[in-house]
Amino acid sequence: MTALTSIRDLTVTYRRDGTAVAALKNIGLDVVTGERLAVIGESGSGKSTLALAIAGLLPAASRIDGRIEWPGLGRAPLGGRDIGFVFQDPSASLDPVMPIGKQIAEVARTHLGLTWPQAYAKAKNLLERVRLPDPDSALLAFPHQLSGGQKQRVAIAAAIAAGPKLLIADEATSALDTIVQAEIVALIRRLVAEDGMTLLFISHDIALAAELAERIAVFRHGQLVELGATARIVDAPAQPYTRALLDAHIGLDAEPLLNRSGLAT
Ligand SMILES: Nc1ncnc2c1ncn2[C@@H]1O[C@H](COP(=O)(O)OP(=O)(O)OP(=O)(O)O)[C@@H](O)[C@H]1O
Repeated sequence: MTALTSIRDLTVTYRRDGTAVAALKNIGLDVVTGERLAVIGESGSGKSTLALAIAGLLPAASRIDGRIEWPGLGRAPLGGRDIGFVFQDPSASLDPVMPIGKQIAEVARTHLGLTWPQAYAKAKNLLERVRLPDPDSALLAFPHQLSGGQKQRVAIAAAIAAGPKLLIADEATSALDTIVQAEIVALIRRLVAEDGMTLLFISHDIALAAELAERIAVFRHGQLVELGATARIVDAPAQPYTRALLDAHIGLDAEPLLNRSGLAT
């Protein structure tokens, strides 16, 4: 089991109104090549900061201590090429005035050195793979002509257009209704399997994480409080905080989490 990326003693500090905010504290974590790893925790626990740190997208003003190494790549990752990033709000990652076909083609052209016709052919294939209806006309559509779920499909197509080794989905389904959420989770699972990607799935929803991931990392107040196989975390959480997350889920939704985690394996 090679670590695609190996995080050691990672501490990230933001500055807000002249005060230092420690968003991550001494994190040690390996993301294993080919695995689906979920990072869960409540709002403000540092999940997005971890995702941004791995992707090299932290704001310039933030202070980063520790190391993020890439033994599975053998070199530093190239942004956009080796790491695909899907954000919560697809509108934020899509250009509102550019046809979606061009947006996806541009990623393929830039990172894979394709000609425009080759890049458009790739974009069309990607729109088929993310199951957007009528890919030929969808190439020419603008983001505002699509539903939220369709926009997220396009954002996922753009994120994987350069064939990244690692796909990071940061609350990628949180803004969608439950049915669309399940469809996008199924889509991510299929694409990750088809392309042999490693998945880092960030979510505040332990049930969703259990459905998709083989391992779960639980964050709280910027610290990694628990890490383990999904079934172990769900069946026998070692930390009271993880137990509380599970209990909160059971309180809200009677569907047995164990069955859902069973589906994931
Ligand atoms: N750019 C920033 N400048 C200052 N503080 C920030 C910045 N981004 C995040 N923080 C702070 O860092 C901490 C961790 O935030 P982060 O967004 O990583 O958590 P999160 O678990 O992803 O939360 P959410 O689920 O709400 O997105 C929080 O206290 C947050 O307010």
